[in-house]
Amino acid sequence: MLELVDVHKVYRVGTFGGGTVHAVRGVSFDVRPGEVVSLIGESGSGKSTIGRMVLRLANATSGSIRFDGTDVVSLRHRGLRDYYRHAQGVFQDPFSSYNPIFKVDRTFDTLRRSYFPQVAGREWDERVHDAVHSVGLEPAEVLGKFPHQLSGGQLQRLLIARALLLDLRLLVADEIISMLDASTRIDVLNLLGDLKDRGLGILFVTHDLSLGSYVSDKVVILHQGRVVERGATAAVFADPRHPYTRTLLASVPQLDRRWEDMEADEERRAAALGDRCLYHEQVGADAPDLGLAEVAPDHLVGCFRDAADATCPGVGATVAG
Ligand SMILES: Nc1ncnc2c1ncn2[C@@H]1O[C@H](COP(=O)(O)OP(=O)(O)OP(=O)(O)O)[C@@H](O)[C@H]1O
Repeated sequence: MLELVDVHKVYRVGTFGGGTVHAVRGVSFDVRPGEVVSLIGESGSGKSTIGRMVLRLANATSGSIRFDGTDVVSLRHRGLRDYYRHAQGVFQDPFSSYNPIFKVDRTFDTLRRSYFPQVAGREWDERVHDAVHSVGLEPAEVLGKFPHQLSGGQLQRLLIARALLLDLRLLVADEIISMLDASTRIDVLNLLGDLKDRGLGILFVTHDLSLGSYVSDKVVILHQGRVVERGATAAVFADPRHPYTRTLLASVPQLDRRWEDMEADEERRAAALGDRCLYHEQVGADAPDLGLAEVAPDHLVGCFRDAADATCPGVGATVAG
């Protein structure tokens, strides 16, 4: 359904755009119907930029982003409007998606004006009520209210309800849980599970490894704009291979394990690998270092260098990328 191949994003920064930030480097992955793919990385790793490029809120500098085979980057006017029938985003701060001086219903009204002007008022109201119900909210409790009268979780779910009124197939959910309290988080996560069961593909953007492991079928681990590891969530989390993923995982407390044991495990793994790079070992020292090598079924790793301009430990020289 959604396929990214070798996508790069270079931002121009500084006075007169003289400087550049290479925010996304050679990123490739796909999202299939009924699948949740988590994009995981620390702040500045390029997660949101990828989500924004998928939603055409930012343009890719190079590479291809395809939805059902159609190049999203080349979409214009009507093509883009049609794309948004199928692909929508929900973002971290639900309050910023609403105008505080209008009731929340207005977000539904604007959708009707843009996409369903021919639908009669009564039928539209029924559709809105059904959509609101389907995200676990009671229409009478949320419609007709101002944003400040509702909780972050309710606003987040209303945005998802709005997206569901379209013929939604892909949802980009960018840090949508971060600002919610614990009980609301579970509601929203369960809702994502329901959407997945209905066949939606979900790109779940998060810096939180535990959340990523909880909701997703596949994970893409990003570091400094490049994919360092990706694959089936169970495979990657049970046996992380890239040093960066291992460091990330080692920093997540696990209730059933003592901290010292986890540290000792990680030291053993690091010692066993020594100065090797699993990626270059498999694909040869001359391979471009933005690629990925399959180290187990449905489990791929990238070069083990730890920074964009660093030396690969396995090759012993700085490699292009
Ligand atoms: N509009 C922009 N102009 C210039 N640089 C940008 C722009 N947006 C993002 N960047 C830079 O691109 C890099 C990746 O940013 P991005 O927001 O995609 O990362 P992120 O992983 O989503 O981080 P966070 O979780 O903090 O949002 C960062 O170095 C950031 O400063």
